[in-house]
Amino acid sequence: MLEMNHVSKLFNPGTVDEKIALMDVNLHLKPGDFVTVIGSNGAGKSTLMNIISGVMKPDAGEVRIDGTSIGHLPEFRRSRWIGRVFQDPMAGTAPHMTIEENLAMAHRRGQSRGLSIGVTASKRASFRKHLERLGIGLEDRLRAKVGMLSGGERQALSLLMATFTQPQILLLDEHTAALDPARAELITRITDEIVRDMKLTTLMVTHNMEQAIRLGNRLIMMDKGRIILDVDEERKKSLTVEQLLGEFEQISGHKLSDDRLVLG
Ligand SMILES: Nc1ncnc2c1ncn2[C@@H]1O[C@H](COP(=O)(O)OP(=O)(O)OP(=O)(O)O)[C@@H](O)[C@H]1O
Repeated sequence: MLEMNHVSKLFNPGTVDEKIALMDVNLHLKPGDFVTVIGSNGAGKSTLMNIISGVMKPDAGEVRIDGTSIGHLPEFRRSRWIGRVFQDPMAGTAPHMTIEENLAMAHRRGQSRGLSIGVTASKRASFRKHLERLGIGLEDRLRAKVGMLSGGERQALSLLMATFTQPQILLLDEHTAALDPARAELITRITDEIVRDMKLTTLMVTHNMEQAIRLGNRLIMMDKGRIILDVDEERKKSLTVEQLLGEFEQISGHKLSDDRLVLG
């Protein structure tokens, strides 16, 4: 499904500010894989997401989706295949538009330009059904401006918008990190349901170790631009946060330094 082969990215090469963001990263995801990604600050997690989504070009290596190299495709062309939810609840939605207008916009993503984002009765009924699945009452607020929603509600809507068109890859970039614990848990539950129901191939960056172990069928750990540990579903079932942190220390030679670390 997703293949990254020998992907490297260096910032400010040849200067005192040189930073290795990714170093010869190889990552192959099977359809339906739900992979959690953890790592220290500056490990390269966001760069990984940015390269898959086309925000950044790698210096070396290639990214393939379903066997097709997508290296030449700009970000907007990849949006049909890739859904992404960011940490910032403001990033995924348009605040001055209503819930149904936002959904209409997401719905036509990847289709030819010029189509109206007008909301027909049948579209509205379908939006309502999708919103009902979130279980937070947004189906009764279709004409509310998105700017009026709470951070958690906006993240739930962003998640729905990112997955509307059944993307081949879903990228979740610390998408619960800016929320309070109760809302973060709600979004985590909704994420798990959507990813499982739609069998979406998903990469989720998180700073919550317990969540990284509990969710998905695979866990990868990054440090200094490399994937240093890849844990499969079987191992993950019996893994504890202490063991995970211990393994990190053992392999990397230093403690996991993550200023947003949540143990569980
Ligand atoms: N635009 C940029 N210019 C220069 N250096 C950059 C840039 N973006 C990232 N880096 C550097 O590349 C490395 C990887 O950064 P990246 O943001 O991918 O890490 P991260 O794992 O997402 O970190 P964090 O958990 O702190 O958000 C870091 O050393 C970072 O300082």
